[in-house]
Amino acid sequence: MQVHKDITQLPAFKNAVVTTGTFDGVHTGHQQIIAQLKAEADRVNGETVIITFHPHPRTVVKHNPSAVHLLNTLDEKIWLLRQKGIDHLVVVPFNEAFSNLSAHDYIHDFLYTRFRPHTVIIGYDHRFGKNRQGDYHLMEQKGVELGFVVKEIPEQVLNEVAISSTRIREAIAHNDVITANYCLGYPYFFEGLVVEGNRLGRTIGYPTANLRIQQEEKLVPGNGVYAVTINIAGEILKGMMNIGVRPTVNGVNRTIEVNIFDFDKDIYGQVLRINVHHYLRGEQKFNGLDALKEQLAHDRSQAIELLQPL
Ligand SMILES: Cc1cc2nc3c(=O)[nH]c(=O)nc-3n(C[C@H](O)[C@H](O)[C@H](O)COP(=O)(O)O)c2cc1C
Ligand SMILES: Nc1ncnc2c1ncn2[C@@H]1O[C@H](COP(=O)(O)OP(=O)(O)O)[C@@H](O)[C@H]1O
Repeated sequence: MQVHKDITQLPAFKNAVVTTGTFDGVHTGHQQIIAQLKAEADRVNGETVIITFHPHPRTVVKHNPSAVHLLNTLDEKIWLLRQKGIDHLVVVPFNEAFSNLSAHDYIHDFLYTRFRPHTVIIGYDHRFGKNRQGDYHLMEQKGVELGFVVKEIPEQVLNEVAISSTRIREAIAHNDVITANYCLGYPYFFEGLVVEGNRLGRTIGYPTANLRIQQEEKLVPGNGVYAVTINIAGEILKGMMNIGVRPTVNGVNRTIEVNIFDFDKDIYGQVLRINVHHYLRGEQKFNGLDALKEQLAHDRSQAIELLQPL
């Protein structure tokens, strides 16, 4: 997959079959759109092109970036779409100027001039251009004039996309990993840099890598204890994670920490990818470190049991 971040430097696409969208999560609903895109491209011997906007339009339109938490960072989205075998991903900076393009200019100066599409695939209720003036009918009419085919994404697929994105975000925030992963079609994941904690973990026999998520827009799972797998230096290991304030040690700040099973290496400064597989329990205040340690032994067995099939 080729990634294009400069829209003035696009190649000449071969029979481009184009769709646009934010594709946050690249979840099972998006996967149906991707299947339609690929089927169409196969039929006309063309290339698949996904146009996505970054930063997310909601962060530009709402003027409140901190309120928007997304399932994927741009790099994660690129990685996920690459797995799906898309030919070209075009990342368009959704800035003020872009959001002010009229519907006509959006079609003519952007879509047509830059992509020379063979086919444009859009939702029947898709809106585009300044004040969302453009609709499916305008796109169809312009397609006839300019010489491209317009195809509709079925209503049922679009509904699924909308329902899934909202459901997945809520599920992640509320510990419902089963629903989230089912809708995503893969385990929810995030990346974190291993930073220093207060070095208590190793004293109770459970060293925990403290993770700092470096993208503030990334949605962090709700507080609690989880069974996870960890991608580290090309390997996938099993472990358990706690997200919370650690009431037992009178913690204040929210931390994310992971204990990796059967592992003993200094990994400060490394970036780990955490795949969230199961929710185990809520965070509790224990009566001292011994009680916590006892619980951690239970968590460990439960996580090992649940991660068995992997
Ligand atoms: C799987 C797991 C579950 C945890 N559960 C709790 C908990 O329920 N309550 C709590 O106060 N701390 C919990 N902790 C956090 C521990 O208090 C923390 O690991 C310990 O204080 C060591 O912190 P440090 O490594 O930053 O020094 C948990 C940690 C892990 C890895
Ligand atoms: N099994 C393990 N799981 C997680 N981290 C480990 C493990 N073994 C060694 N480490 C190392 O130990 C560090 C965590 O030790 P800990 O005593 O909890 O200190 P801190 O409070 O700084 O996180 C990790 O950042 C990592 O470098």
